Parts: sequence; structure tokens; C-alpha cells
Amino acid sequence: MRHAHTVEQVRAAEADLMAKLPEGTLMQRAATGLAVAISNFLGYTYGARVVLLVGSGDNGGDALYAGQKLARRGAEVTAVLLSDKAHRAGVAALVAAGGRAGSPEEVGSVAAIAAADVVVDGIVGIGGRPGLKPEALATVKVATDHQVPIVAVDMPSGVDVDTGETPAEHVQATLTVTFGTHKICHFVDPAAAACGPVHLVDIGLELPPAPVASLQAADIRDLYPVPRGESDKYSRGVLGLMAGSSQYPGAAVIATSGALAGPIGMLRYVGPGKVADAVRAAHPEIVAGEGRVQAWAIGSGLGDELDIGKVRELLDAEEPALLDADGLKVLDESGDHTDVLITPHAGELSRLLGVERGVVEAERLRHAREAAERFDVTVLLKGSTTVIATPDGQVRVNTNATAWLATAGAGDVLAGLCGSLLAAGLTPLDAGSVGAYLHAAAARLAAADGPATAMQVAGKVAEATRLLLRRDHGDPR
Ligand SMILES: NC(=O)C1=CN([C@@H]2O[C@H](COP(=O)(O)OP(=O)(O)OC[C@H]3O[C@@H](n4cnc5c(N)ncnc54)[C@H](O)[C@@H]3O)[C@@H](O)[C@H]2O)[C@@H](O)CC1
Ligand SMILES: [K+]
Repeated sequence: MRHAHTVEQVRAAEADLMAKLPEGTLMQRAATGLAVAISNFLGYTYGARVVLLVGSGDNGGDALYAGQKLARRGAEVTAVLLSDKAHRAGVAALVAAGGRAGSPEEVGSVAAIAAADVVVDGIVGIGGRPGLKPEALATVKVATDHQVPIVAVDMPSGVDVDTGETPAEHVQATLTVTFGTHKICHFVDPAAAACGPVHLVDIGLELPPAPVASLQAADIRDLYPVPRGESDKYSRGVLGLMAGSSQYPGAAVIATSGALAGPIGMLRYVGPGKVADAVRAAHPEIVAGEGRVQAWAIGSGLGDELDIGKVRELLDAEEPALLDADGLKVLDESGDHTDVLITPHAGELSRLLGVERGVVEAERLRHAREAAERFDVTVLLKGSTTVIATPDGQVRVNTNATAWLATAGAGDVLAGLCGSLLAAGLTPLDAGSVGAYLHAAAARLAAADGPATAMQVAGKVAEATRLLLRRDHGDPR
């Protein structure tokens, strides 16, 4: 599990550690990790042309000391000081190591950036607010126009660190080097998309529990409900799936494909006779009609045939339930729904919350949290990064998606798969986050050679699961 902490938590942990260490130690640790990461990124140091964009705080200090270390190893380092309050000792250290530092005019920033092999963004870090100054933005634009890669120090300057929001122009990094722990902007879009790969440098911080986490491959191994010797088809989990309509029969076929690719032992399909025939033609192992189930997945492609009374009844029943697509229409703010997982995309969540879709997309974490609290459900907000929020305030973010997943029916596969995990006994939080991870991993396999359909994604879930459950090479569990 990767963890992301808030700025307040990081500052407190830094203060605790700094009190025990000689002054400047933490910055030296950060700068050393940053310099190594820049060297590794470039593949060489001697003769490399490095331009540092330096703001007024310690983020610029990190950049300056990393520049000093690179200059000592033969890099040609120029620091563009964007504030007259730039870290003094850092500037002196860089200059003593042979680097140059000065205002944009003094160092000829346009020519230097245009000719650089890498630009280091030390404009602002965790002390930054969105809304960079025009002078800073102008230097960033030169780098972008000349396609010079940008390594961001801690985070791309201009993003909102604790929310992942990007209300104003910001740096688009090629690589981000962060310190001590991940920050929320590294996980949550749109800011996460501005980070590039994120490299974490350990500086020895001791941190409290994190408000936001992100599953990794090893977590799938720990959480996936692998059948045991004594398991039978009932104990593995039976899912009831209510999806599809005469209007959208395909949604039922796709959602059942997703469900069967999950861990359940049996799938019961509930829907119109003709659709049930299509579903059984695609998957003869499906049982049509109601019966005992351990969880329900309701909603994909119900269209106008949504039976609101019936769905409410299932929601109020004891079994956990997943609500997707048209099924979301029955959700209200009354009742205890803590065992309900909803899987809206931004448009559906915007309708539930009565706000514009663009607002949900811009403030994904905030709206996922708000809906979880308001409707007392676990919310899985689909998107390039998927945010899963519980009513008690836990958040997980899935960052392994591929843009190829933006295809019709992919949401139906996800609903079936997450429903399957719910029926196998996972909590809504685990079912949502494990399902989203496997779904994205399957999409990566399906789209390895180009575009893939939702059915092809469903067809790769088993392989993705098998690969992820392997404890070591060649030893499937
Ligand atoms: N404190 C420490 O010992 C450590 C700090 N670290 C680095 O220090 C950074 C935090 O340093 P600071 O607390 O000095 O904060 P920043 O370097 O993020 O800068 C804050 C300064 O920028 C100004 N500012 C805020 N928003 C701005 C904007 N939009 N445009 C221009 N100026 C803006 C503020 O007024 C403040 O003076 C971390 O991100 C990390 O890079 C690391 O070296 C780890 C150890
Ligand atoms: K930065």
C-alpha cells in the first residue's frame, strides 16, 4: 500500500525529526536523493546542462543543493532565481561548486532553458498555493515550448497539494521526486496527471496513519479471496446481477462477463427473458432467476425498465449491494447504506450531488468524500484515477489505469467484477479498490497491442488476477 499524507502531517513529522537532527540534515537528504534521481533520469551527469527554477522557499533550497551536487560532478548548472528571497545558503553552495545563479535577466534564462537537458522545478513545494506568478510561468513555458523535460521537486508547482486540484496554470512534470511520503496530489487527478512517474526519497520521517492510500500489486495478493480446499460454489460467493434491458441487452452480457471473471462460485442473473437468453448464450454457467445470494450488483443498462421499488427492496435487504448506472437513480439520503458500493462516473456523481460535471472532475476527491458522507455509501468515482471513499472517511485511489479503458461497456465490466468481490466477502472499500486495480491491470493486458473492447478487458481479468496472485515467478498460488 502506498500512503499519501497531508501537508499538515508532513510538516509535523518534519518538525519532530528536525528537532533531533543537526540543522539542514533533512534538506541535505532530500537534495541528495533529488540529485541522484536527476542523474539517473538523464543517464549521465558530466556535461549535463541543468537549469533550476528557484522560488522563495525550501523547495528552491532542495533544487539549489541538488544543483550543487550535480555541479560538483561536472554538470553545468544555472539557477534562475524567481524571487529575491531565494535560499541564500543554497545559492552560495551552488556558486561555490561552479554553478551560476541570478535573476532571469542576469542568467539569460530563455537561452539557458532552451538549451537545457533538464529543468528542475523548485518554484514551490508543500508551502505553495495554486496561482504561479507570471515570471515563473514564463520560464516554465520556455521549457515546455522547447520540449525540455522537467523534474519537479516534491510536486509540480502550481497544483493544490492536499486535494489534487489544479485551479490555475501549473507545471507539467516529466518526473516528480518527492520526500518522506507521497502527497495527495501524487495520487488524485487532475494533479496526478501533471506529476509523471513519482519517485519517493526516504528522509526518515515517522508518519501518522495516512488519509489516502493506493493499492499496489502486493495488496491484491493480500486482499483477493482465493478459494480454499474446503470451498464450494456457495461459500465462494453467489452474486445476484440485475442488469440489461430490451433497450440495452449488451450491458447484461458485459456485466456478467465481468462478474464471472471475479472470485464468485455462482452468478444468478435477474432480468427480462430475452436478455436472460442472450446472457445464457454467452455464459451457459449462469443461473437465471432469483435465489439466495451473498450480494447484489444492480444497474448497468437497466434504462427505462428500472424497477425502483424492487431495487429499493434489495438495497434495504441484508446483503451488500453495488449500484451502478441507472441503478444510482434509486439512491436517497435516508436509510443505512454502509454496505452499499456505488460506482458512478463524474457525470453520474454530478447528478447525484446536483453540481456541474466539470466541478466534479476538477474536485474529484472532495466530491467522492461528500457523496460518501451524504448517502452513507462507499463511493467509487471512476476516471483516469479512480477515487474510492467510505462514509467513515477512508480513501483509496487507483492510479494504474490506462486511457484505453475509456471505452463503452468498461464500466459494466467493473460493476460485475466489483459485485463479484463483494459477494465473495470483501468490504465495499476492498471490493471497489481491488476491482478497480484488476480492471485496469486487465485493460493493460488487453490493450498491449492497441485498442481493446470492454469484452476483451473482461477476457483478460483472469490472466491479470493470476499474474498478480503469483508469489514469485512461475509459482501460481
Ligand atoms: N523543511 C525541511 O527541512 C524540508 C523541506 N523540504 C522541502 O521544502 C519544501 C517546503 O518548503 P517551504 O515550506 O519553504 O515552502 P515552499 O518551498 O513550498 O515555498 C513557500 C514559499 O513560497 C511562497 N508561495 C506560496 N505559493 C506561491 C505561489 N503560488 N507563487 C509564488 N510563491 C508562492 C510562500 O509565500 C512561501 O514563501 C518541501 O516541498 C520540500 O521540497 C525537503 O527538503 C525536506 C525537508
Ligand atoms: K516544485
